[in-house]
Amino acid sequence: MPQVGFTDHFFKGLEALSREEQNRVREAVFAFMQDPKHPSFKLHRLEDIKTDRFWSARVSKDLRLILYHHPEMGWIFAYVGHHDDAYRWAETHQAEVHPKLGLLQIFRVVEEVRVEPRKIKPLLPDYPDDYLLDLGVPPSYLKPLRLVETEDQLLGLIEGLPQDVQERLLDLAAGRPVTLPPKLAPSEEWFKHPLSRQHIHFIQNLDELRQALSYPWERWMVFLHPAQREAVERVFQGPARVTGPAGTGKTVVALHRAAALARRYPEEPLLLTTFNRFLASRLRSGLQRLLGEVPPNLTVENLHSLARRLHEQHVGPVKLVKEEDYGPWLLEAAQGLEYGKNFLLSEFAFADAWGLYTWEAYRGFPRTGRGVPLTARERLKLFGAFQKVWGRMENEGALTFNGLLHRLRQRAEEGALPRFRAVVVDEAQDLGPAELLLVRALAQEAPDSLFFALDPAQRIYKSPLSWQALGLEVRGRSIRLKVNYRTTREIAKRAEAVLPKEVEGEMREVLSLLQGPEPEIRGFPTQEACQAELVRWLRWLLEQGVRPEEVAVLARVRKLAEGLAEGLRRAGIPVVLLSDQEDPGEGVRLGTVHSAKGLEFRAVALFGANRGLFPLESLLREAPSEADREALLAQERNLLYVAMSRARERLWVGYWDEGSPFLTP
Ligand SMILES: Nc1ncnc2c1ncn2[C@@H]1O[C@H](COP(=O)(O)OP(=O)(O)OP(=O)(O)O)[C@@H](O)[C@H]1O
Repeated sequence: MPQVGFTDHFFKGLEALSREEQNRVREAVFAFMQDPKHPSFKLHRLEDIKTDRFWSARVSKDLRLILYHHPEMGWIFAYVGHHDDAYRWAETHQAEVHPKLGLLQIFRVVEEVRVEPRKIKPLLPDYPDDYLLDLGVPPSYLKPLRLVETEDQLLGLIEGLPQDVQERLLDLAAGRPVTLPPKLAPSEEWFKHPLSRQHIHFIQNLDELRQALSYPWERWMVFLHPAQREAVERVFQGPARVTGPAGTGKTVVALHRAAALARRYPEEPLLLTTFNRFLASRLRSGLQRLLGEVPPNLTVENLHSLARRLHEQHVGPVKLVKEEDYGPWLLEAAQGLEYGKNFLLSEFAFADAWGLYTWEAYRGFPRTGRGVPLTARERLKLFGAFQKVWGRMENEGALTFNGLLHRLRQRAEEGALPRFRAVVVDEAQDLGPAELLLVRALAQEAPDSLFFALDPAQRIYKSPLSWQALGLEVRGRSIRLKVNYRTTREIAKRAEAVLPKEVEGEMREVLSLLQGPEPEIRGFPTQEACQAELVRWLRWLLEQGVRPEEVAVLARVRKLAEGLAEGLRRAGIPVVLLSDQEDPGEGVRLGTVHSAKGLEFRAVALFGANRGLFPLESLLREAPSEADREALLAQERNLLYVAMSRARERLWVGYWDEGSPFLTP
C-alpha cells in the first residue's frame, strides 16, 4: 500500500460529521486506497480554484473528500465535509512547501492586502522578513502581519495558520521568548519531521489503516504537540513528569505514554493508574480507542483498588477504619493533653500519611508547614497517644487506608510483591505521601519506570509536599505543556485569573487557540433567582442543539447539588448525577466539583459561586492552625479553577448574595 496522510483539517472536518457519515467516510477512504481511480469517486482536480493542487473525490451524494497529491508521498487526505463546505474549504486553503523550513504547510489563503495610506500602529515590532519566515510564517502572511494593530486582529488573521506558527506568533505578540522551529535537515525525510507529524498523520501500511478505520478517529489520537510527543517518547533515566494547566493534554500524554511503553516493553508488567475508579475506567476506554484493546501486560486500575487487591492477594483480608471510627479512640488516648480535636486528628493523619509509626521515625521528622510547632517532649506525649490508637487498631485487625498503603510498600521494598517495569500516574497532584511512596516501591528501579502527569493548581484533596523528600527527583525530567486543547481562550483566561500567577514554583502559562463567547458570571439577589436563570440558560442550550450529556451543572457541596437536581427535574430538565456515571442515562450531568475532576463538557454551569461556598466557610472554621487554613484556602481556590476549566465552549457561573472573593483577583 502506498503511504497515505491525513491532515488535522481532515480530522476536524470528520469530527463535525454525524456518526453515520463518519462511517461512510471511513469506508470511502479504505476503498480509495485500494483503487483511487474507481469511477464512483469521480476523482477530479479542482482546476478552477486558486491553488490547483487539491482534488475532490465523491463519498456520497453530499459528502466530498478533498485531497492533495504530493509528488513523492502520494495522496494526502486534506479535508472532508458536505459538498459546499468541502469546496469552500478547498477554495480558501492552500498547500505550500515553506521556503525556509522545507516542510509542507496547509493553511488558509490570506486576502491580498493593500497598504492604506493612513498611519498604523503595528502590534508586532518591525521584525525582518527573514526572522518571521524562520518562525514558519508563510510568505503571503508577512505583509498582513505588519498591518495588524490589535490582538483581536492578530487572532483573526492567524486562525488559519498551522498551530505551531500560531503559537509562536502569539508568544511573540505577548513578549514571551520564542524558540525557532527546527528546519528540515538535508538528509531528513519531511514527513518524519516533528512539525509535519503535528499536522499530518502518515499511515504506512494496511494494518495501520485498518486499525485507524475501525475506531472513531479523534485528533488527540494522532496529532501530538511536540512537547506532548517528547513526554510520550523520551526514555527517562529516572522519575519524570509532565505538568500543565487544565486541558493541555496531560491525560492524553499519560495514555500515549502507556501505549508507547507497552510497545517498548511488550513482555513486562506495566501499570497505568490514577486517582479514582471512574477516572481509571476513562483511561481504560481511552487506551481501547488508541490501541484497539488494552495490552495484556498493562494493568489499568485506580490506586486504591489496586492497593486493596494487592493486600488481599499478598497479605490478607482488609478491614479499614476511617476517621469517624478511630477519632473517638484518639480523643480518649489523648485525654489530659492540651490540644483541640481538630489538631489531634490532623497531626495523627500527618503521621499516618507519612508512615511515622515508630518513635524514631516521628521524633525528628520535619513538620514543615504544620503550623503548630512541637517540642520533643510534646511530640513524645502525642506519639504515646497515637501508639494507643494503633494498638487498638491492631487488636481489631483493622488499619487506616494509609496504614494499608505503608504496609504494602514495606512488603514491596522487602521484595515480597511483584514489581511493575513501569508505572504511569495521571492526576498525580492528589496523591499523598503514602500513595506516592507505594507507587515508587511498586516500580522497578530502571529507566522509564516512573512517570507522573499533574497540575499543582488542581490539587483538591491533599496538601502540597516535597517530591524530593519522597525520593522522587524529577529535575531535568520535567516537561511543561501550555497549549490548551480543551477550552476557549476566553474561558481559559477567566479560569486562570482565579489562581495566583505562580503555583508551587511554576508560572501559569496557557495558550488556547480556540475562540468562543465570554463566560457569563452573574450575581442574583436570591438562590431561587439564580436557579431560575440557570433553568433558562439550560433550556436555551438544549434548544440550540447541545446534547444534555454535553452539559454539566456543578455545585460546591453535595446538598446543594441534590437540591438543585430536584429543582431541575421539576422544571422538566432531565438530570443524571455525575456519581452515577458508570451507568449514565440521558440527562444533563450534575454533581459536586469534586466529582467532575478530570472530566470535560461542552458547557458547564457552576451553581453557587458564593462567598461562604468558595472557600467553604465551615471547612475553614475547622482548620487547626493558620498553616492548615492557608492550605485549605489554596485547595478551595483550586476547586473553583477545576470547576471553571471543565468547560470547552460555554461557561456560566451564578452566585447569590455575594460572589466568591476568588472571582475578583
Ligand atoms: N494533541 C492534541 N490534539 C487534539 N486534541 C487534544 C490533544 N491533546 C489533548 N487534546 C484534547 O484536549 C482535551 C483535554 O485533554 P486532557 O484531558 O488530556 O487534558 P488534561 O491536561 O489532562 O486536563 P485536566 O488537567 O483538566 O484533567 C481533550 O478533549 C483532549 O482530547
